[in-house]
Amino acid sequence: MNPILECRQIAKNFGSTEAIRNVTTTFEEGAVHGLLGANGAGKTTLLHILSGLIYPSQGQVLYDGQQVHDNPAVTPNICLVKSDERSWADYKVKDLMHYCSLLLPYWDEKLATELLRKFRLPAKKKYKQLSRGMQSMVGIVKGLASGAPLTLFDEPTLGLDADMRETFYELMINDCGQRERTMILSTHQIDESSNLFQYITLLEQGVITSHMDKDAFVAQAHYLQGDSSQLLALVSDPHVLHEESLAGTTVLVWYGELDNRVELERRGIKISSVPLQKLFVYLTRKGNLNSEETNNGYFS
Ligand SMILES: Nc1ncnc2c1ncn2[C@@H]1O[C@H](COP(=O)(O)OP(=O)(O)OP(=O)(O)O)[C@@H](O)[C@H]1O
Repeated sequence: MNPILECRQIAKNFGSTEAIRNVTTTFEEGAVHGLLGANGAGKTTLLHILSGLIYPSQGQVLYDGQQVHDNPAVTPNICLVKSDERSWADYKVKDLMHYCSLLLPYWDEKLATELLRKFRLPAKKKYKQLSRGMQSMVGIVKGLASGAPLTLFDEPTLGLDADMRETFYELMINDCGQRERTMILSTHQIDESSNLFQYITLLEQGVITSHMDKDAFVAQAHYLQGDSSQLLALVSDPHVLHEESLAGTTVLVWYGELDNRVELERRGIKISSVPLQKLFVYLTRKGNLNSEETNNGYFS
């Protein structure tokens, strides 16, 4: 896949806070990217920079080879759906949709109408009078109906109930099946949205620590479960993200090539895959292994 978006050494400081630090990466065209990171990792800041909404303190963002910031030729191709649209507060839903239709050149009016009906959004209510979940729905309608070649969603499912989150995932899959669009989506609902993603970008304290194909990313992680003394003798530390023992049985989370797989299986070690959300937790806690993580481990 070709890269559609390129970040060249971008950084963003808010006073003494380094929200984004020296990020150089690309985002592949026509794919759905999951942008994952702990609270405060810099996801919102990065999405705002990528959309051109805010300037980086340093570096450049290129869309299809052209500068994103201050470039009227590029901005119509990008739609940002913020997690919190404060400026929409006093506008009625129908007026917001009308403004979107004027501002977004690929706007799909028919789809917007269908989605408003599907989400049962009251056209005459002001945005500030909607529940948190309904506000998210308005953002989802904007993002999907925008038809923008590059659409950035910042925590689009905030406040949505389980049924509506499923509806959103189905709409996304349907939309991406119908037309070539690049989507970058930040979320804390990692497992339930993981089927959407072709690529994963992991952001830790303003730094991108992984950007890769999701399946390849997940395929690198394994639970190894077996007799404690045997298992601990067979594996070496640098690849172990997490370790738990219970009644003589140990479970390790192994991240990296598993060269001795056959040998491990011959010795009765059970090998299984690690769900994306668990992997995310283990990776982000890597430097903090002895803290509270046993509450969120394999045996829990
Ligand atoms: N306008 C701002 N002024 C000062 N600091 C800011 C501002 N915006 C973000 N920050 C800081 O930048 C860092 C990254 O924040 P950001 O909102 O991008 O993180 P996030 O990954 O989206 O977090 P969350 O998952 O909690 O929404 C945080 O330390 C935050 O306090």
